[in-house]
Amino acid sequence: MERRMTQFSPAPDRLTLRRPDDWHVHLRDGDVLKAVVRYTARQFGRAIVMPNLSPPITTVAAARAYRERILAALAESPAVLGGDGAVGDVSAFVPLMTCYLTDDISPDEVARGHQEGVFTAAKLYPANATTNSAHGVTDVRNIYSVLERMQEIGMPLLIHGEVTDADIDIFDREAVFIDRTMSRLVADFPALKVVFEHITTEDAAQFVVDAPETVGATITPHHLEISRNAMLVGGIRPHYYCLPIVKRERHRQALRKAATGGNAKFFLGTDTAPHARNAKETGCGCAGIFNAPHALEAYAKVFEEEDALDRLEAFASENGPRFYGLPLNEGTVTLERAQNAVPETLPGGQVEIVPFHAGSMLSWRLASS
Ligand SMILES: NC(=O)N[C@@H](CC(=O)O)C(=O)O
Ligand SMILES: [Zn+2]
Ligand SMILES: [Zn+2]
Repeated sequence: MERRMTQFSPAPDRLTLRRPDDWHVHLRDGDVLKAVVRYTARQFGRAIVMPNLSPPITTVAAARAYRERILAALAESPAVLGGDGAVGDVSAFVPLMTCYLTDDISPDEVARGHQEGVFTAAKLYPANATTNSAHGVTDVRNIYSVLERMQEIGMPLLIHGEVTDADIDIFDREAVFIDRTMSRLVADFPALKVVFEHITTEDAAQFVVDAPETVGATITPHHLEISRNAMLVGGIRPHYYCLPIVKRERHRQALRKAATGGNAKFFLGTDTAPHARNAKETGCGCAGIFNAPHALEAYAKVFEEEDALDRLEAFASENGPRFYGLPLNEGTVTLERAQNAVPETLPGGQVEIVPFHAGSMLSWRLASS
């Protein structure tokens, strides 16, 4: 059995990491954007910003304009959580934009966006798989010419990996997507960089391990922390409802092994997905967990429980940029061991949003530098 230093040294009280990035965020727009963007910017150097606005980001011009709105919202946003952590770095936050793929999007538009430094990647939502995906792709063969271009120019493809067929049980949608779509896609485009986003099953983790080096995956803090029992036992908890839906405990265990096991194909992507409280606590609630406020603290908790704190930096700050072919960040962030009470709700400008871990106590806190 491999031995690592942490097994023999006392638990640290401070953890300094190269500044991490978040490879999957939903920042939304308007008032919600203004309310949430700073939570991501105070922890992360860069973030891959999902394009599922309404209407979705499908042109270079729309992505440029959205990037401007994100930076303007960040500049105007109030300090959060009693301070900004490494305040100087908040304004250095870089939103990395993505293009929402549709059945008829032009390969030229996608490629031009990448070449002009606007689209870092393109996102494949199977039509109707998740929030704001009605314009998504109905059959992956419809975008094969786009994928060919992306493969040629080295532009990563990000995938929400779930089938949407009505006859497939919601808990099986990711595993069936691997069989029906993912395996074939990876075989047909051997040089295309593919990120299997927010993986939730043992099947997906194993698929990524077995796949060529061109395939990576993001893992969220919530899929590492909760299984479907947490969502459904003792009452239904709408704030734990997200897509892909949380699975059985054995899948959570497999994801924890994948994230903390030192395989560079796995990296940090929170999938922070804010929805107003009244859109979650209702007869037909929205999918999405708002975990940006304490994302790093949540990952640190998991890595510590798995006795793998020494592997947190690679997962959070190195594997992602290396996969994307981007430089590592220069600065650092520090987590300190401290009682960190998570509020029941965070005032989100005019919108009230309930964070992941609401009302509970975390044992790490982002230090103010
Ligand atoms: N993850 C979610 O549950 N929701 C995301 C969409 C997504 O990432 O699938 C959202 O935009 O709300
Ligand atoms: Zn998704
Ligand atoms: Zn998402």
